[in-house]
Parts: sequence; structure tokens; C-alpha cells
Amino acid sequence: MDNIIFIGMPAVGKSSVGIVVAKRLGYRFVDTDLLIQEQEGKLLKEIIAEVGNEGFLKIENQVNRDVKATRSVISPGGSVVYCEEAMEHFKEIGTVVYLKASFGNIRRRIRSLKKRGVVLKDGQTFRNLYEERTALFEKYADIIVDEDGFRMEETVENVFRALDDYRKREIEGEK
Ligand SMILES: Nc1ncnc2c1ncn2[C@@H]1O[C@H](COP(=O)(O)OP(=O)(O)OP(=O)(O)O)[C@@H](O)[C@H]1O
Ligand SMILES: O=C(O)C1=C[C@@H](O)[C@@H](O)[C@H](O)C1
Ligand SMILES: [Mg+2]
Repeated sequence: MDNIIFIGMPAVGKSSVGIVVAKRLGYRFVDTDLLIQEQEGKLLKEIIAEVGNEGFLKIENQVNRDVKATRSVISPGGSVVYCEEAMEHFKEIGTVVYLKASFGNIRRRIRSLKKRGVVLKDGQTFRNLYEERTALFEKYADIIVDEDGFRMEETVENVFRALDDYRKREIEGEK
């Protein structure tokens, strides 16, 4: 199935880059954070406050695992990499693009971790979360697009270039 799935840290641009990519391709855009809010009838930060990190990750896994999509750009939340079934589903239905930015860039973009609803374990630093997730993003990524030093429009171009290269390599591999 022809889907593109963006993964990466919170505030890296999965939603903002994703929607532009979808528009350029004439694809649907699916922000699964919004599907979670719709299903639960609450904001992400309210869900996390009510059911805790583990409870939230269960909901996030279920919603993302159950996404049915074709010709869509899917932008999940940054914590989806902890959701094994969801990530396996994404690997099956499309190409997984890891949008990567340095710790400093991400930290600058997020004013309040709590207001943004970042899933931090008790006592965990944001630096530790960055390192823990980086290993998971790299594990699941088909393509990595480095954002540092680029404006958003340039990142969009870099995504298209990386997707083209990936498809060419796939076709070469099939020969
Ligand atoms: N070069 C850049 N590329 C992408 N986004 C950028 C860039 N520079 C600044 N931004 C800003 O960073 C923010 C990215 O937020 P966005 O909601 O798209 O992230 P996200 O990856 O979807 O996060 P979440 O995991 O919380 O859903 C936006 O406010 C965007 O304007
Ligand atoms: O990176 C995170 O921990 C999160 C990001 C958001 O998009 C939401 O999915 C949720 O608030 C958790
Ligand atoms: Mg988002």
C-alpha cells in the first residue's frame, strides 16, 4: 500500500511537514494524535493526566495499529515508537520516514514538555528520552531525513528526494 509514515521526536515536524507532503502528492493526511483525541473525546495531555503514560501508550498503540489507509501521509505522535504492534503495522502498509533533528533544535522548539504532553517516565530527563527514542527511530526507519540547518520548505524537498532515491533502490533490488 502506498503510504508514507513520519516518525521522529515531538516538534520535529511530522505533522507540519507531513501535511505539505500530502498536499503535494494529492494524498490524504492522517494525524493519528487527532484520531486519539477524537476517539477518547479529550486532549492528549488530559488523557495522559488521567491514565498515565502506560495507559496512553496502550491507546496510542490501538489507534495507530488500527489505521486503515491507502495513498495517505500518516503522522503519528512522537511516542508511537514505543508501540510495537503499531510500528509493525506501519512497516507493512508504507514507507517509514524518520525526520531527524539535533537534541538542541528539538529542545528549543518545545517550551513546555507537560503542555505538549510528552510521554516522559518519572525522573527521566529529556536528553535520556531523546537518546532512548533515537535508537528506536533508527530501528524502524526505511529512510532518514536530517533536518538540521534546513528550513521547512527545504526539508519537504529533501523528503521527496529521499523517497525517490529509496524507490529507485527498491526497483534496482527487485531486478
Ligand atoms: N525546519 C523545520 N522543519 C519543521 N518544523 C519546523 C522547522 N523549524 C521550525 N519548525 C516548527 O516546529 C514545529 C513542529 O511541530 P509539529 O507539530 O509539526 O511536530 P510533530 O513532529 O508533529 O510533533 P508531535 O510528536 O508532538 O506530534 C512547528 O511549530 C514548526 O513550525
Ligand atoms: O512524543 C510524545 O511523547 C508525545 C507526542 C504527542 O504527539 C502525543 O502523541 C503525546 O502527547 C505524546
Ligand atoms: Mg504531530
